[in-house]
Amino acid sequence: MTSKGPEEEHPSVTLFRQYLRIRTVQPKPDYGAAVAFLEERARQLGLSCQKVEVAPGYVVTVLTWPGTNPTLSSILLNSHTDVVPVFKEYWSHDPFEAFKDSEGYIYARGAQDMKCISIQYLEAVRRLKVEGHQFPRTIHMTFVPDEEVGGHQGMELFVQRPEFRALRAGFALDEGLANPTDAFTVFYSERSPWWVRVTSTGRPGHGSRFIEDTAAEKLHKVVSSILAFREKEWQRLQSNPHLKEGAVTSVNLTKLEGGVAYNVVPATMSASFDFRVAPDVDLKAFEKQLQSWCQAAGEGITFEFGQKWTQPQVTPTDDSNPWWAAFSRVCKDLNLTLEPEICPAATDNRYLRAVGVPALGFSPMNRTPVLLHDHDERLHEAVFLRGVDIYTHLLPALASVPALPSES
Ligand SMILES: CSCC[C@H](NC=O)C(=O)O
Ligand SMILES: [Zn+2]
Ligand SMILES: [Zn+2]
Repeated sequence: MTSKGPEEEHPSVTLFRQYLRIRTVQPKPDYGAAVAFLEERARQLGLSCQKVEVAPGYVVTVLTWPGTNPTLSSILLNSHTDVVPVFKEYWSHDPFEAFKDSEGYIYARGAQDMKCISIQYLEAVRRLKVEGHQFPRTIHMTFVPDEEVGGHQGMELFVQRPEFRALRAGFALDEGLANPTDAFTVFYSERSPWWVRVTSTGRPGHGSRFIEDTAAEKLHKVVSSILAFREKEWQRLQSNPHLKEGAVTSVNLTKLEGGVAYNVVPATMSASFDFRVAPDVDLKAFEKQLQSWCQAAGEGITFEFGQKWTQPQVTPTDDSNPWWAAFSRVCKDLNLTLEPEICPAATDNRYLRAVGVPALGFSPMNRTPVLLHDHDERLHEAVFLRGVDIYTHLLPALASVPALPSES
């Protein structure tokens, strides 16, 4: 497939741009419009469409293409329907207009993360169906809400439902990241998000005095310890060219709260941190480390979690994993270079892997700067269309993986 002029836009691109115009933007996504769009796609494709309301107003939409051998486990193609907010004033074009420039770049929130992939799945299935194919394994496309705020009202609930178990997912694909080089990034694991709020309490008083044991003083010590740890991990990453970002633990100080007036020493102050813990870290020991940083700073320091993922899983990337073998074989045949990595951020794949579904994070966008969550998020239509091609090759291979030992 090649990109075409504005007068003859490829229908897959037109559909992509229609989907981008639906305002599923946090914190108040229009999920109703997205579900209606997907129901219409199901109708057009002749696929069954199941809606599972996992929480009031939070619907997971499942489009199913049945395989010829129902005893086999299925392929699950997941994508989230929500997108992150925008700072409109920093955009060159309205982020919900899906403007396409003269070179073929489509500007929109969700262009990379991850409305492109939802439409690529749908269009790959459409093409394969039109060509008359049928595969042994069933293909389910799941479209989930709430990913951008943690998936707690989306995939986290869905994987616990009987409707999810009934899908009998054997393998899943979900989002990855664009890659600015010629290569394609693929994620086989991800770091665990730990959002930690440290609260320090101490002696209050008049701002003119040398008060001892203040909340600020002690909080400063904790912040210093954590930022020193950050520096150590950064150096470890910098000094080893074999390590990729997802392989070390990152942390950022993202919030400081407390205080009421210049001349009043507050009795309490807090600092919030976004930790992303590498999957090989002993999480119990890491929590002890957090405790000891707090204890070392003095009395009256506590911490609480905003997010605390404790079940990191790794999907094997060798031929012991038949799904990886099929996935990587197709990429090799298509001459695509893969860069297997640990996802630095959190995706819904963590919930799938935690219930035992091997899963890869893959967004087929090479030669594309990483612009997710950024201003001017955009994707070239030719890269988008190439992605449809790639899934058109991946799906037959994945849906034809022979029965696994556990399935015979
Ligand atoms: C940890 S819950 C938030 C999930 C979010 N996912 C995508 O950006 C992330 O910050 O990684
Ligand atoms: Zn995403
Ligand atoms: Zn995102």
